[in-house]
Amino acid sequence: MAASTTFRAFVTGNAGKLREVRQILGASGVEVDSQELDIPEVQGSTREVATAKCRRAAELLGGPCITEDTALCFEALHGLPGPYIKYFLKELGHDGLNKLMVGFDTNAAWALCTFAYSAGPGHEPVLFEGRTDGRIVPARGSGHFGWDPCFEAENTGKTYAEMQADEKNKISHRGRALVKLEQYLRTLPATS
Ligand SMILES: O=c1nc[nH]c2c1ncn2[C@H]1C[C@H](O)[C@@H](COP(=O)(O)OP(=O)(O)OP(=O)(O)O)O1
Ligand SMILES: [Mg+2]
Repeated sequence: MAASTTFRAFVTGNAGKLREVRQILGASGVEVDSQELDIPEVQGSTREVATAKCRRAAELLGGPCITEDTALCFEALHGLPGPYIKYFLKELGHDGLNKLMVGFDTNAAWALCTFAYSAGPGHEPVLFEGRTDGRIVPARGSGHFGWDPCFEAENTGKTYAEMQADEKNKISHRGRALVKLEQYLRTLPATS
């Protein structure tokens, strides 16, 4: 382990998120311990959903923690499904997500990642957002992470699922949010 390595608690039940966070933060000496907690997700804006989840995670853990919420927003639907994409994906699949836009004149979409950091119970979470624009397309590619096969990132001609890990991480909503989170973590004592 590098002398500069610091450990942070990342609360998530999603293996794909954890893998990418480790790939991205590992390069800068931040390692995350994953904690899986059953936290109810409230309804509201992406910021409200992210804040409530992180606040609750810090209470359950009794200490500092990081959480992350991912939204997939369709322009035709004024930003929906947004933070509710998990349930839309589960019920409709990739094909159904495409069908949602039938009758609209745009398939533009954006992926929005919101990391939240709380210094512990009672400490208001600080949010770090990253956004990648693109469009919803019929599934392509071999990746198996969530809606990766049906999100084509702008100016790449590729879906996330057609990209190598480092290619996705460089331009992804998660990668962009993590640049900001990582800068913030640098300002904290190593064990916070
Ligand atoms: O880069 C991504 N590429 C493709 N799909 C993705 C990505 N990132 C999240 N996803 C999926 C997972 C879930 O279906 C939904 C977000 O829901 P979200 O509540 O944030 O995630 P989750 O419940 O799986 O994990 P957690 O325990 O951290 O809340 O979008
Ligand atoms: Mg969740």
